[in-house]
Amino acid sequence: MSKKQPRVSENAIKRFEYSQDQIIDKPFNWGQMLRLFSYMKPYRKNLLPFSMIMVLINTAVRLIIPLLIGVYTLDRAIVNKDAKLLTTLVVIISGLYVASYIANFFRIKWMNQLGQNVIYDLRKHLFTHVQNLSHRFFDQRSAGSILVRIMNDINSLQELFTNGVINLLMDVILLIGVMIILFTLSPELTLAIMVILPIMFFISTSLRRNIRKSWQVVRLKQSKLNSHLNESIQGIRVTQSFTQEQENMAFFDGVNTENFQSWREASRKNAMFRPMVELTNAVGTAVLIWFGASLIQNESITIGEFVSFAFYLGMFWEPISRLGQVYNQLLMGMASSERIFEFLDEKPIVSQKETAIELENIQGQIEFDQVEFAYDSNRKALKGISLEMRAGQTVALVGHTGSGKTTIANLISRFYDPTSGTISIDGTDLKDVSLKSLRKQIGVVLQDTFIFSGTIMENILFGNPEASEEEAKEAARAVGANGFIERLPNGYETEVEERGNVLSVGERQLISFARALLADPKILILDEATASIDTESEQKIQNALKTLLKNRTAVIIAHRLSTIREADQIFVLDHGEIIEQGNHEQLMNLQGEYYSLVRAQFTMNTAS
Ligand SMILES: Nc1ncnc2c1ncn2[C@@H]1O[C@H](COP(=O)(O)OP(=O)(O)OP(=O)(O)O)[C@@H](O)[C@H]1O
Repeated sequence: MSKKQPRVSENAIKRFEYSQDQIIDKPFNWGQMLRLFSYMKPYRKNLLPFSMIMVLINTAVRLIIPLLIGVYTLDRAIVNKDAKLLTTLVVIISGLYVASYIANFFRIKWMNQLGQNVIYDLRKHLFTHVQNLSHRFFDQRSAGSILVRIMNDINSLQELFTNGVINLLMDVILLIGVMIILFTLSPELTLAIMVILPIMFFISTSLRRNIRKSWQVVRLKQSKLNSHLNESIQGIRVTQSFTQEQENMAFFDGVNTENFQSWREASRKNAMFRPMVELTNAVGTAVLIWFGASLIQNESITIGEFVSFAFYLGMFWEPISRLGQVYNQLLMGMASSERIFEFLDEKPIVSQKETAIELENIQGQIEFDQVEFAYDSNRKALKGISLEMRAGQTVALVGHTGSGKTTIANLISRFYDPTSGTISIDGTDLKDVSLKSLRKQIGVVLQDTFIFSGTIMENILFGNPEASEEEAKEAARAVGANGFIERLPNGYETEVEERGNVLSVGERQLISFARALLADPKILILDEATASIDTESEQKIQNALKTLLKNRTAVIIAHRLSTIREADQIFVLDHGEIIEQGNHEQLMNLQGEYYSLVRAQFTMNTAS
């Protein structure tokens, strides 16, 4: 079946190019393999040795049985017509089969537990690490591509840890055991058959590099598919309102087809490995029959030895073929672990000094001294900002879009570090304090309020999980959110879906105010929503703000004239610089940039 690649516009293609997801291509790396296997360390005293003992029992039984059937049962009991020996052998062989069954049962059980545990630990480690990475990391990657590494890449290691590693041990023991027995039974026959080994070696080495690359391409395509899916679902409203479903569908089809084709290619290469091994097996068997028959004729070996030899030869190809499979699993594991370790090796760009101090009981005085900042080397977002926000003041940041308001807020929370200059709180440089203690003192209310899936109560308590439900309701009452919450069918226990789509913008904002009030931070950063709301809601939000801003330093990225007017200090930004500062009256009298901004907004408001 072939899939036709649909046509997609150039723009759409560019939109979904993820530079961070290029194929990582390094040669087979033992260090990396060892690092991966170190995740089995916690189980080295229980699950790992238990599984290995079961593997050893099982392998030993498998190695003994053909010898008992050929050399003992055929050559001794049947040829000599020894009924007693035959019965004893039947009992022993049956007993060994039962032992092998039991050993196998526990091997599978414990190996599965081992695999699941390792996957659980690895995923937990990766998630914890990613959660602590800086904003820069998330700026550069789509949520979908991060999701792929935490889910798919780790899932693909499951088979390796569940079966691969232990099978590898079993197969190596089986292979060595079978070789020794084959040589003991008939060195000439063994040597004749071993001629095929170099062919096997050639097949595996030539295919393996190829197969590894194909699996990497598969992961890349999967990551692209997930990223697209994630964006498509999150942006579905925009897609529908701009009637871009067709374009979106075409792109999805394209990514889906690429994913499908990469799988097909990788599976095709994978599928070539086993038949090749089987082909060599067939050649080996032909050599065995042809050469073995002549050895029996000149009585170099007995029929029983020949039969045992045939059994062992079958067992010889089996681990070789399975080793090929394990090798593939290792290759797939390598591709995934490269991608997992790339994330694990990612260091947060905002790091904490070992000597970092705890920021406690602050007043809330913020100072910027000659702060420069650039997100990338090409453009400066802030150019030599110096400012002072006194404790308890309400400070408004105003300016055109892209002038650097959010950047200032981001630097106060230390989501990024300034390229030069210093930022301090109560005179302490932010670089000297622990990140956790700093962020505990700061509450952030974003323009696009994030509501988590769960109840409204849970969403408010997110600000301070230690607070009681009564305190949460108190906070909601203080910001005037209780009215609409109590009118909901289940009140505070109403379930809201992720992003709170069932709530209005104003309602979401009131919930986020209650959340921030409950956290009671000394510094509050508030990105005011730009969405226009009706006068009644505007009034409610203004009243809520008054409660929220009391007794703390508030930095507001302000869009509403009513908020700006009440601010103690206003900083007017333009292209990363402060061009004016003062209170509303002072700035209006100046008749500069602020004056024109206010006039423009006033004209807009009266027009709408
Ligand atoms: N994560 C980022 N990576 C790279 N550049 C960024 C990033 N965030 C913002 N910028 C750039 O930095 C500059 C300042 O952006 P900032 O978000 O601070 O502006 P703003 O004044 O808050 O704008 P708005 O009012 O539209 O929110 C802009 O030129 C913007 O394109």
